[in-house]
Amino acid sequence: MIWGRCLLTAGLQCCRCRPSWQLKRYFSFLPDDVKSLRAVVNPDISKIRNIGIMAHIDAGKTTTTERMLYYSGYTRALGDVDDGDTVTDFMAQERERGITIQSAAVTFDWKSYRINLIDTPGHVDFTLEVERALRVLDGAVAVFDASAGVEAQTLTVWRQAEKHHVPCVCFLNKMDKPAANLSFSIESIRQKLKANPVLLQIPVGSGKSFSGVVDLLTNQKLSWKLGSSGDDGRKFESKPLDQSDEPELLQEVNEARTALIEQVADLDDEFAELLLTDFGDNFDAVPSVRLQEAVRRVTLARKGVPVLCGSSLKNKGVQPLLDAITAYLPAPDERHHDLVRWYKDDLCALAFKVLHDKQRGPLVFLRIYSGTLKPQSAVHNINRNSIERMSRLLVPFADQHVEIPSMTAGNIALTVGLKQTVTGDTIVSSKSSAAAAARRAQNDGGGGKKRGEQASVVLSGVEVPDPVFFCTIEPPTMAKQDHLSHNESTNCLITPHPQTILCGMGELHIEIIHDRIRREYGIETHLGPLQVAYRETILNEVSTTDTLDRTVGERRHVATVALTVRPMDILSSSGSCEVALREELEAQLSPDLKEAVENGVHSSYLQGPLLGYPLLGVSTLIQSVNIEPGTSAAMVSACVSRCMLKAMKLAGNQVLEPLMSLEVTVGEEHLSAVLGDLAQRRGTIQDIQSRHDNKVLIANVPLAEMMGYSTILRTLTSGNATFSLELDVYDAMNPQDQNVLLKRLSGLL
Ligand SMILES: Nc1nc2c(ncn2[C@@H]2O[C@H](COP(=O)(O)OP(=O)(O)OP(=O)(O)O)[C@@H](O)[C@H]2O)c(=O)[nH]1
Repeated sequence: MIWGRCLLTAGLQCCRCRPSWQLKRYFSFLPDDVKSLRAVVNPDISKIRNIGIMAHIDAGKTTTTERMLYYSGYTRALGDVDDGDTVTDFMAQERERGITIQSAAVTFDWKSYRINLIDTPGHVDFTLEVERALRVLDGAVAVFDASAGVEAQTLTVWRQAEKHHVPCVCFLNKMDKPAANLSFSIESIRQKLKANPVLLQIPVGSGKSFSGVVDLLTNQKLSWKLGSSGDDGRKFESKPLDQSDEPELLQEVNEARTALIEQVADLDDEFAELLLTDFGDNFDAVPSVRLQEAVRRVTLARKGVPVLCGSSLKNKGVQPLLDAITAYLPAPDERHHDLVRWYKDDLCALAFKVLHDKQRGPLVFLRIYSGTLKPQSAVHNINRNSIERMSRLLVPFADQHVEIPSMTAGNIALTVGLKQTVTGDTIVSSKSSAAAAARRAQNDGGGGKKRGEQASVVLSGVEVPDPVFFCTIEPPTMAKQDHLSHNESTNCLITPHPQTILCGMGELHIEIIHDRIRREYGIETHLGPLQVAYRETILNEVSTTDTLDRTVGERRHVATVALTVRPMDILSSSGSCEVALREELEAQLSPDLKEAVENGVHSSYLQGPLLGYPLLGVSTLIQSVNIEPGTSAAMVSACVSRCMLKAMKLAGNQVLEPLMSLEVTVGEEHLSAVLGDLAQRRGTIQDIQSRHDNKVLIANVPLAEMMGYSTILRTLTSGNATFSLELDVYDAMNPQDQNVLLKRLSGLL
């Protein structure tokens, strides 16, 4: 069997696709240096950096993380993704496939700083993991392959970071590759990410002779040994650039430093003023520390992104990257985290990930926003309205965990004992502290949220993207069915139905979950064929009315509803469905009845009249609701749902299919074969760009046509192509394709 790495890269035989028996066990250790972790359990908040590493698949995130762990003293040997022995990719599938699947949290110290680092997956199927991580991070390192610049998935994760206002540092990795190109990469950051790159280093040498960088702030040349295999890059030479260096390098550094100073002055008024008053045109005299302070302000204000370069695999440039993380990315108290001020010194934490451990039960990752977390204590989960007992508190070190006595604001902790908590829940010390925070929020006129009788203040959770694939999943016995439903790692993916349905963001995602259920829970399951998650919409505006008259036991329930359904533009409404009540109804109906009416509409949005897929782009206006005394709210909901179904059937229906953005990087000699194949897949070519010796083909293709694409692409290109696939929009199917689909799904084809 060819493993998933090849699913992704379309590589014919890659060294990373090796069976598990070839993998060495690597970290049956807890490093001695963890002692220092124990000693400084709670560093000063200004010394904490909660950061994520994000990028396109294969840019080198895991390799870079491994170097960081090694140079900071937390590992004694360099892990290698190609040998399957890295610290952060610790799941069996990650080691076998050489890819990151779940975010791993690692805590380590660099100089006097505590870094909580989350290595996130690059493959688009695992976008949710990136989203979860970004929600709780204060800063991010975006890693690029310097020979490819910005790639498809870089754009996606960059947008996610922007959404969460996370300041970033860019690391142009793989400078040792012959095709590495600094100016191309910088330009692609500017053009594709619409970001403002602030170049802080100039590479010394290129391709195989890449030996280090010149730091433009200090004019120090940092050099690593060239070509000495076995050199771990721990030691490097740092000396001021002087006249003995090559004249071209001197000139390049001079020009780049001047450009840097001018750029920073443009972006930061304080620095511009300093420059004008104290230094005039004498840029050489600008102290590096003042320049560094200004770059920090620019980064925190997200007016620019510092750019550094190196080669993680060849052990060059990672220590300056660690320095940049501590110098430019924010401490937790420099970020504005909503709601924290209302909790003051009381505990307020967000659960952002839950893992299942066979021995210890659920392990909940918490980001602490305020207050202190202690083991053996009771906490209040606002979202579940429940009190839970935390038994142990740990610092996550990949899959090793160090027990600690307490943890303060700004940190990331791992807790044992929280059984009901799920991703996105807010944890506080007690019900009364939640009520006090809600009162403060209301006095401030802020975001206190009504939950039943009591106002509460919760942190906004993590948005779960809509899955595009699904299939049935059958456990061997009904008893095992229960295990499946209580499996937190797959919880959001399995929904109760007449049959259990497994949903995912891509073929690889579904395959990995299936594999995890087998390995981690010991349940052998059977998967049905993979199906595309279609959507439905309506074509015309329709008004209708319906009456429900039903006697249940002794009680007669009579309700009459009139409503109008109307199609909305899918793109401008971002696809969601709406419901509104006429103004006079808003005033007439009690809150319970209003909720019943809205529930009736929302439940009918879940199943379209054509094929039973959820609806997109429908707006409903409730015109009137007449209810006879004694009619229950549930019957009102049922009446609304029935009326909705009637209206939607009358309105004419349309199937919407997921249209994917496809980016294929392929050698020119295979381009026409790839184009020909895409034409048969109903693909629309948007652009063909040149990237060094390769062509980058950008297209839109319906997801239904992309099943097993990795295998086909591998065959067409002899393994010399990579691709990424991501949901673009839900698009109306043309009448012929829709007819074929309807016939196929009703068993007529
Ligand atoms: N030439 C070169 N190759 C590198 C460098 N860094 C990483 N690689 C290689 O690039 C491949 C991908 O590296 P990873 O560290 O797994 O990349 P990643 O971004 O973590 O990948 P995912 O976790 O799967 O998204 C591996 O074969 C690495 O050996 C580098 O600096 N230079």
